Amino acid sequence: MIRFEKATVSYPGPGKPALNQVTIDVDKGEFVFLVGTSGSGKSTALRLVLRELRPTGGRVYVAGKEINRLATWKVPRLRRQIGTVFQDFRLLPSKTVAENVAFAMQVTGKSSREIKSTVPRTLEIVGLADKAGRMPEELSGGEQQRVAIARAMVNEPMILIADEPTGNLDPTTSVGIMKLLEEINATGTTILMATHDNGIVDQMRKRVIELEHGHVVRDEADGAYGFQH
Ligand SMILES: Nc1ncnc2c1ncn2[C@@H]1O[C@H](COP(=O)(O)OP(=O)(O)OP(=O)(O)O)[C@@H](O)[C@H]1O
Repeated sequence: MIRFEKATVSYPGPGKPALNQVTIDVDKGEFVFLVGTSGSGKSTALRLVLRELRPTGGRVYVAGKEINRLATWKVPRLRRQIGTVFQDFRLLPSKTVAENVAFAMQVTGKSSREIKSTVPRTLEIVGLADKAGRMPEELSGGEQQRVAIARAMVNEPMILIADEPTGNLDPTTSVGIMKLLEEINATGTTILMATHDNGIVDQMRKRVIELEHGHVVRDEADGAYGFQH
């Protein structure tokens, strides 16, 4: 589903590459944690999958497509197959919870009938059926992240990219968010999650890929967080 073949990313300017000959193979339906100290290259790797960046060396394949050779007009179609969740939620502040989720379907051209039936069902799954009419600012951080997850899953993406999704949440709320991500993973969605949350990684026992200075230094099934930070 995601394959890096000696992928290298050098940002403009001096300094070592942010990713240096990284080879990773993630199968459909896997749940993978990307760990490593700040600046080790985790976000850069996620941005490659989203084709926000192109590799400056090597190759990256997402859902069978080599992203460097993907025509610009095909990028939106690729991104529609990828859900994203970030540390800072990134909800639209002037739209209600339901409208935030509906908007993700509108931009992919779904019919209003489909939107009307899918949005309440999805809010039910994330436990926010009773908050559909609220504004994001009226919600707790954990609730806002659940809206973001509802929005990410509403189009049934093949891949879910999560960049520090529990970074702004307390441990109990984080566990709830991880349960949701596990449920989404159980439906076949491949999940790639960058995190500093050692408690979560140790608890979940999923595959762990550790980056250090842009290199993969560990790739373990059922791994632990494994280093101090
Ligand atoms: N837009 C950019 N321009 C230049 N250098 C960048 C850019 N983005 C990241 N870098 C550099 O690339 C390296 C990897 O950064 P990246 O954001 O991928 O790390 P990270 O592991 O996600 O860090 P964090 O855990 O702090 O989010 C760092 O040295 C960083 O300074």
